Amino acid sequence: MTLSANPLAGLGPAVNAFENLSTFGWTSPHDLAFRARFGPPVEPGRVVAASRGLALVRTASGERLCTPSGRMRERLLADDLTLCAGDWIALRLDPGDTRGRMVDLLERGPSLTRQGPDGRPQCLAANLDVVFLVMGLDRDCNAARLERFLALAWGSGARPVVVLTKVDLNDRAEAFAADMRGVAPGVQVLEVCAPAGQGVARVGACLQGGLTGVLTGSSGAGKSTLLNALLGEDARPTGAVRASDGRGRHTTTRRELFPLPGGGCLIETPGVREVGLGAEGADLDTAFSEIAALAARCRFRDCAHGAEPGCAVREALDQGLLGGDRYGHYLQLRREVAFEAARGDERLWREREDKWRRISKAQKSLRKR
Ligand SMILES: Nc1nc2c(ncn2[C@@H]2O[C@H](COP(=O)(O)OP(=O)(O)OP(=O)(O)O)[C@@H](O)[C@H]2O)c(=O)[nH]1
Ligand SMILES: [Zn+2]
Repeated sequence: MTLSANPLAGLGPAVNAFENLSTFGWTSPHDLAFRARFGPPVEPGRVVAASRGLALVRTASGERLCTPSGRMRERLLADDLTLCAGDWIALRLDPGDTRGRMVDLLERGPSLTRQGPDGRPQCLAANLDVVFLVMGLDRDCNAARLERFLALAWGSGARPVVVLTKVDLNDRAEAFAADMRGVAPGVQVLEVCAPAGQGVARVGACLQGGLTGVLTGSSGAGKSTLLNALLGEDARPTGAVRASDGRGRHTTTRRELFPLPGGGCLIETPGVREVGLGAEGADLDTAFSEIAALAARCRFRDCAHGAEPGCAVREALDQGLLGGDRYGHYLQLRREVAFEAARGDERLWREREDKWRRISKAQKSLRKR
């Protein structure tokens, strides 16, 4: 397998600082695992943006529009997967083909997942090291949302980092930041004013060493402004990538993954809410580490920290060592997690039932014949 420039790519003199795949997060463990599975002419690539059956993919030789092979399409359908920014894929660039052909989706690491309207998880950004929660200090900031986000982010396996933007618009920015630090034990909380360049480098430093991050947060929180500041002046390729998908239909794909001049990549997913993040469920024990530490001293191991005797959490609450808000949010999130888990189990169970029903029907009709 070669990671060097592909003479077939025909991408012109697109020589820039981001030529190499390592600036897109490709590491030697990735490379070893890849070589063990694929040989030339199959090479690795990272999805920069995806829309329907088409993906803009960064390869070692440049960017390429790619479509999945028939087999890969089937596998994605069977596994209920759609490609998203940050995915690593195996592809081939055959001579004469204008499109690259994706042959496989490599296993995903920590990912940002949203609960789709049908209850199915939908991946929005894949293979993440850091999840940034961007909150504007003008109006957006609130402890309950932050706690929910942290529980879900820890559960996803990526490291959460809180970015408080618009420090210039709030006279009480310092006090707000202190409050947020209070509910985010063990989490970096950065204060930023992107238009003035304040705190921007510290955000970039979180991705040093070729890490990948994603920007989440409500609309207007300042995600794009921060991304632009990280990319530097005029560095941001504007506009959409417009391409025919081979059936004459035109699809517009917005670029979503950006390599940063200072190293690492950042994925911008417009319209992402912090809720529903991480299909693997929430990690409340890390997000509420002080409560988890107390709970270890409860009399019952499955204590719900309600009316049980010998509950160390209630005791701390009664003694004023644990805030009522914090306790309330914790119980609320626990209920939600339990509900989502049950909902997921039920969906799996129903799908399995359906599958067996189809199989036994097919067998019956075979026997009849
Ligand atoms: N004063 C001030 N304004 C800011 C700051 N950061 C962003 N803004 C402004 O806030 C508004 C929204 O910022 P965006 O970066 O577009 O917000 P976004 O999170 O990308 O919003 P969506 O694209 O809708 O998700 C813009 O008018 C920015 O100029 C800041 O640190 N200080
Ligand atoms: Zn308890």
